[in-house]
Amino acid sequence: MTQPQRSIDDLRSEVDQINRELLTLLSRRGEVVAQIGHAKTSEGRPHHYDPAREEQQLKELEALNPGPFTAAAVKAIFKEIFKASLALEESNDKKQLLVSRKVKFEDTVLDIDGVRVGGDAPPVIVAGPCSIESEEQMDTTARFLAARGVKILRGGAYKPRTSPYGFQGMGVDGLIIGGRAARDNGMLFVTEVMDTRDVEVVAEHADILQVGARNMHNFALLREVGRSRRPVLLKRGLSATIEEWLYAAEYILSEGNNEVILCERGIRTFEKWTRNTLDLSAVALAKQETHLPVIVDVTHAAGRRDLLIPLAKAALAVGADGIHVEVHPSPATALSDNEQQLDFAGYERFMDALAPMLRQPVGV
Ligand SMILES: C=C(O[C@@H]1C=C(C(=O)O)C=C[C@H]1O)C(=O)O
Repeated sequence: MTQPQRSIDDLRSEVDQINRELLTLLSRRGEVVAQIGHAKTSEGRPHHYDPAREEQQLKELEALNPGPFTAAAVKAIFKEIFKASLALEESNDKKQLLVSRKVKFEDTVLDIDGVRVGGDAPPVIVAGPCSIESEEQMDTTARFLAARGVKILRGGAYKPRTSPYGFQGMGVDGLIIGGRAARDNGMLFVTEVMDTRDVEVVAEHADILQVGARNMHNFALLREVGRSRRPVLLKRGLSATIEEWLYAAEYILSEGNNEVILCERGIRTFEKWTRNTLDLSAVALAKQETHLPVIVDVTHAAGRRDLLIPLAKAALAVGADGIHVEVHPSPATALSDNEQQLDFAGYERFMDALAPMLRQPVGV
């Protein structure tokens, strides 16, 4: 006896019912996978992706496949499920990042000896020469900048130079000179630390430790500055994605140091007319995704003086919490980066151009 043929509508309502059951099972699977994800995170496993485990499941499913779907079809369907599961694990993990606004909604506002950075604080200016070269150079610069309201003096004592034969910085002597110039003029001193072994001595002389672009992936250094109790200015790596940059900040916060200032300084692209390409979307995104202050280093982003004003205006317009700019009493004779540092007159023109944006609250 042949079965009476069922109507399409009838068959479709059965398919609808099966869909609902599949969805319930998929959701249950998703919840279990999320638990696996949490377990991996708490065990400190660096990766969620486990190809061997996926392969093992595919083999078993192939052996059990009763048809009518081919082995290839079953495989393709489950690969999609694995992909979605992995994305779920990773997004849950991200939600727990200490840098994330999902963990801490309010802006982090640093108060470094009375200098406030981030949140509702007015944009901060970090200025000074690329390298510390002499006592006179630092004193002149600090005096000039302090008289114009700059609260944070920069200057490199350890220089990450492309060539090992380039000027490598004055080291501890430079730290002493920079620290003294800042203190004598009522300023804070920020300088780069490149080596885990130097964190202690740099922290002795500097109020803020800088991790430079070339060291953004130096995880040992990130952990070490995370253990120091000095605020950290973390530059984005030359070719670092926003995610990698934020994970670098996470390294610092995970060691208990919440005082991190993110600094976008341009990324490496195919473009040659600028030294780097200023990534303003990274500034907006970092502000959106994290609660940390974000400043923009216009000097390195541009690599040329004629773009500093428009880039700084654009940075403030997207909500940057400050501007980092290199200023030298005599850029032509500077031992590093002489194409891009501003002289004093140039700095005054720069600040005059930015003044209207600095006076009124920006980004509101
Ligand atoms: C759930 C896990 O994590 C990922 C997702 C898998 C899945 O959805 O089955 C399998 C391996 C991992 O790539 C796991 O490792 O078990």
